[in-house]
Amino acid sequence: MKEETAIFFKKLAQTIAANVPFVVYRKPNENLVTVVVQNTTKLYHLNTFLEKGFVFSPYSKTAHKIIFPASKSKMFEAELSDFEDLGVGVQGVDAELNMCDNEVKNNHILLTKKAIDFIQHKNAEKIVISRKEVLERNNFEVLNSYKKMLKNYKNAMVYLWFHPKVGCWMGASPERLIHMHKNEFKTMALAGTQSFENTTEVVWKTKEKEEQQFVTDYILDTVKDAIKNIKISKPYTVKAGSLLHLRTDISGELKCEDGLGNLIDSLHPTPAVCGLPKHIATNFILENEMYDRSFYTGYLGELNVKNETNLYVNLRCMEIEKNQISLFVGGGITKDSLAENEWRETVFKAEIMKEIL
Ligand SMILES: C=C(O[C@@H]1C=C(C(=O)O)C=C[C@H]1O)C(=O)O
Repeated sequence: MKEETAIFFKKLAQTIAANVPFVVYRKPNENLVTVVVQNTTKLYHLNTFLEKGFVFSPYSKTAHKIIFPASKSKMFEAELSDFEDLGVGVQGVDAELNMCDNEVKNNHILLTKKAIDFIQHKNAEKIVISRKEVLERNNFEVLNSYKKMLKNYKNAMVYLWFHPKVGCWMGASPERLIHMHKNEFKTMALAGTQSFENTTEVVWKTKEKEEQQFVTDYILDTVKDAIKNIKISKPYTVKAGSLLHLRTDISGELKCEDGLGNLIDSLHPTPAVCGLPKHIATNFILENEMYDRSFYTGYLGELNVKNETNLYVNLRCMEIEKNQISLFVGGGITKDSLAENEWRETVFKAEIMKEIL
């Protein structure tokens, strides 16, 4: 390991040990790893999207979004040339990787069937159903796992976030919510999942094509008043860990300089993590999921930092507590869904995270 890299990780280890609010992150396909450390343990809530700093937003629209304000934080960073050489230790069995018990499986399948039925009766077009999988924390070392994530998920936003009054979250998000540089806007519609079998030349079924098209249509409809010169790519296949997704890139220019806040607010949650129509899917999730999504399917990232905003959807993430680690996984349900397949999709998504524990 280069000396500069070793010094960076030593400083990061000291930050983690200090129990102060911090986040370390690396944006997709970049080499720069940034650490933001808040100067005090105060909890700052985001009031307007004009603020500058690192935002961590829960899924719920009514819950407080957290910010590490740039003016109340310091920062250090390192440009890593080689993610293969991070000195990742072998952890052995770090968390009890028990297969899910039958009750968890049965509950998820029952809920998925309920959603399919609800959709087939024309109450909604798509609903994202998710679950939480709790693992016993045994021999887990957070920095070691974070390094594994950096190495394994190069095209993801790989982060570790901590606030002593809130908790600790880690994830590798494949999904951008919004990129804004000056007035240049970018987002993506990401949905549809299958496992990677050594090629991205794959066939997508109608179910996946349709569920991804829902997301594209929704985003286009949502941004059309705020964005001009909209460009849309064709849907294409992207790899996220050992999974493949369908993705459409959408870009354009923000019409009005102070339109960012409204745009973020109207995009979140997209049908990639909630469903359509949005209010019906939202209510279905609230009434039926029976657990708190907390920060899963919320969003996180830089707000107005170096003239840019880069927010990502909080997916493939976990909450790390003293004695346990909770993985959060879900998938989009449509009229053509099969409950057993949807269950398997969540198992694959959980496996991606288990690989780095
Ligand atoms: C909800 C999740 O992922 C979302 C749902 C997907 C799907 O239904 O195929 C694919 C990517 C994400 O937009 C998750 O990973 O937990």
